[in-house]
Amino acid sequence: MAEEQTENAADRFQELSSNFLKWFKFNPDTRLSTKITLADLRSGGAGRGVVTIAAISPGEELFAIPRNLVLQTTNSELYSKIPDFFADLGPWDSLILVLIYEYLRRDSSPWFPYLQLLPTTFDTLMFWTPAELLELQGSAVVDKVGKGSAEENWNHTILPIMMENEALFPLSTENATDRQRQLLRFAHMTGSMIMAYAFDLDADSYGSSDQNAADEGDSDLTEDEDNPTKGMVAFADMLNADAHRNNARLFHENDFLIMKATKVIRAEEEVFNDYGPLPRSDLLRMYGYVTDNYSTFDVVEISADLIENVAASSGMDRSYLIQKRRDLESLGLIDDAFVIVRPKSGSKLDDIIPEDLRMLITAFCQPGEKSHTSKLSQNVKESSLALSEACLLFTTITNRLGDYKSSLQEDSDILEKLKYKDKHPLPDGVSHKRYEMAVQVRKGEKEILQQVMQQLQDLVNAHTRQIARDPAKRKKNETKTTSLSKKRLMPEQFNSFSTSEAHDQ
Ligand SMILES: C[S@@+](CC[C@H](N)C(=O)[O-])C[C@H]1O[C@@H](n2cnc3c(N)ncnc32)[C@H](O)[C@@H]1O
Repeated sequence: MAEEQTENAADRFQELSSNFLKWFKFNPDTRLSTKITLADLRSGGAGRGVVTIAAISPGEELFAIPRNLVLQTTNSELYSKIPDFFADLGPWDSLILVLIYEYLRRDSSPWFPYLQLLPTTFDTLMFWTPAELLELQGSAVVDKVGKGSAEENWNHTILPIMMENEALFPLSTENATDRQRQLLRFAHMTGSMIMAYAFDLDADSYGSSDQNAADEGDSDLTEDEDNPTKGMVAFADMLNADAHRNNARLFHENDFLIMKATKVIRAEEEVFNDYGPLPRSDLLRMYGYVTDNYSTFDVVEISADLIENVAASSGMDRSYLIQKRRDLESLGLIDDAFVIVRPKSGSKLDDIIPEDLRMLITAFCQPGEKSHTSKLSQNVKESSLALSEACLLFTTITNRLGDYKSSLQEDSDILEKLKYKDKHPLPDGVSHKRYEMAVQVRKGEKEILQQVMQQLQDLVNAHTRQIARDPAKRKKNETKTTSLSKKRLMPEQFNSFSTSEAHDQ
């Protein structure tokens, strides 16, 4: 029985693929190289993908799709039916509306065989349950999911349009509350389709573009440079992506979008697009999967609030810290969080700590001339981390690690055990796949923090040894403390602040 079901599912998968290929080839203006085909890559967890049948040369065309076949707002008949409703909608909301319309038309839609190929369920973070999101606790990505704000936006933008035009958005129910609920579900589904499948259709002819190069923008903006038109480009979105092995790219010409090889692709190899240098947290948020080769782009965020709280816990004057922060913020030199990227091997601490983070730390730790806002940028470029700065950052990172619910070692153990099904118990209500992806993401962030801590520790040890050897230096260090900072973090204070102490302030 189970075998029969698997066979039926495989048949259906194949049937949908061949319907799509027929549809694509049937359009008189499309072009498709005979050297590529769609492949079933589900056994490797990658759904459908494009593979070569014969070798391809760099620059060779793989397929071309006329612009009028791109599923974009102005190509849908909905646009001509209710043009006024689109006037105030941004590219995201317009395309969501059009996708729901075309989706509900089923086989009346000119894109039906293509739409049937697109998934209706996703592993993107928008669809994770609270229990699953809890496994990402500590990662800044949790605050970027934006489910609530998306729904709030739709309540004012596309939902009223769909509720008002029942005939254009027919559902199985006429009950207003049920309709609203179903339409919201469709909005999430199509919004996620756009996130993982759509392309930015740049106005420049002969340019090339990344898939979804721009992240989810302000959806209430009409088209502008930062918020380009989005479109679903059939076939182009059947390419999976790979950070290192990408070998094809979509080129935008006046009348066509053309996928071309960017490298030699041997026979029976997969054709990969490039999603850009995305950290795994964003790969998971936007595309619902992670692979190891995106780990080089991992990042971790540290908030300015945490640094301020740690500094205040050490006895620094809170009003002084607030003032320093405000000065830097008003000059646009710092934001409310700092991003540390995964250090490349051999990187020095000064290259790892971003300049904006350095500026805040220096402003906090070095009252007086050195931290004068007009000179900060130059000062941090010219000098290495001072001992007190290293201590503040070290303690901040110790606290930051406390945001996660497990240690780096525990995450490594979990991942090892998860390789063997049933060896590690899954948290209640969390699927194996999502648990594993969450642990990979949080482990990557902790690795960055640990690497930075190790370098800080080395720096502090070197400073401490030097001070021990040179009593004059020790004296100088002690007397440098000013009335403004009241107190500076010194090596002996490492780990003297509990996580809760800094967070609770
Ligand atoms: C543009 S679609 C590519 C076609 C997709 N595989 C399908 O079956 O419809 C992007 C989605 O494909 C999957 N994907 C892309 N690259 C992948 C990879 N290297 N490994 C696993 N899944 C991948 C992710 O689910 C992502 O959201």
